[in-house]
Amino acid sequence: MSGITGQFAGTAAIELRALAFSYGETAILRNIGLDLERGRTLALLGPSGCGKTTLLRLLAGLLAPTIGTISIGGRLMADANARLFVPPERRGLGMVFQDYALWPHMSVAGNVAFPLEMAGLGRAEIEHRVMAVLDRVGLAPLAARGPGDLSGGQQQRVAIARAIVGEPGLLLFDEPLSNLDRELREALAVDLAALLSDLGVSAVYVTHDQGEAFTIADQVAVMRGGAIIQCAEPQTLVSAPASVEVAEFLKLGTVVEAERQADGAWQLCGTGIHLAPGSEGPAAAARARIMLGRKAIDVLAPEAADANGQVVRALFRGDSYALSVALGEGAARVVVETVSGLRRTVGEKVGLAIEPGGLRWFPAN
Ligand SMILES: Nc1ncnc2c1ncn2[C@@H]1O[C@H](COP(=O)(O)OP(=O)(O)OP(=O)(O)O)[C@@H](O)[C@H]1O
Repeated sequence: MSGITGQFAGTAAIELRALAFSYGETAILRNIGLDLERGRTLALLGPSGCGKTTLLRLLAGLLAPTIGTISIGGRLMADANARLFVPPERRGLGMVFQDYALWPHMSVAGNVAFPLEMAGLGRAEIEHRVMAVLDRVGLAPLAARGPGDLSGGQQQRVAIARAIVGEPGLLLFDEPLSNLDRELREALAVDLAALLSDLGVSAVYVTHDQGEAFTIADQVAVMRGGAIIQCAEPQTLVSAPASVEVAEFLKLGTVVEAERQADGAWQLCGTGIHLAPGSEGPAAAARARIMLGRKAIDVLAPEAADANGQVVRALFRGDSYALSVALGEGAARVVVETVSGLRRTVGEKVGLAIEPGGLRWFPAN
């Protein structure tokens, strides 16, 4: 699908406006609005079935939107109202598939040359472009090798070289690392992040792996049920999740109901834990939901804290213990996640203290 169209001149890599897609009566994507600056990488992150692949296909031109518009590199590619639709081969895109889809019977140079041959370029031009792009991704010395004789990282570079040889304005990645084991995936994600930043290309990367999205992307769109529920830099998603849904999807901590006492102080429902004076809550509300990040809870000796709980799970993490601690009884029982530098065992009683700075407040249900 690599276009031989040259880099886009516009400033925005992607602009999506009020985008929606349905299969017949079934709505798959709704009201998607999104901007990506040139040279940046966007990850589409969400659980299976949330619509990531469908959105990537709309960008690629393999599907047409039911409502809304898609611009890539400042060029309108699809407008449902105006019945405008630019086909995939004229969108100037490069695509990197799952497992890279390299041809095993062709050399590295042959794989990279393929899109240019399809576009009908002359032999000398193809050779020149292929060597230039292999040089950019650091693979020129391996041009004559077969993909089977390369490491995972080198294969990834061949796939990217093939995707960028036509100088696309936008690279699309469809879960390229999802079939690999965790260690290799993490190493390749770090490599890929560095390569994309060196190349300065604009890219969209579909994944259901949060670690991968945070490593690779400048901006992450968290998707759920066909909508983008927050789109921000990874650091912002963690420090200021827009909703309980985002906080829970990113596993940022435990969400607990809280209520304001007669004296104005806040208590975590069912736990007996009072928040220190000065903890902010929604100004006028009597109830709220609070997300307790792992680092917002200190584990103390039972007699040193005003709230006690019981350890129900303790996982050794090499340098600390990840603990689940149950507080309260019956329907009011809540289990919070925390970390402890000291060894704790299941069944042990511990004291808990809350760091007000580590709390995120959300409106009550
Ligand atoms: N041809 C189709 N007809 C009807 N529904 C479809 C079709 N293709 C996909 N869907 C539905 O659209 C929804 C979104 O699918 P999509 O593949 O975009 O999700 P995804 O987030 O990429 O999931 P995964 O990570 O599992 O690939 C799913 O509920 C899926 O069942």
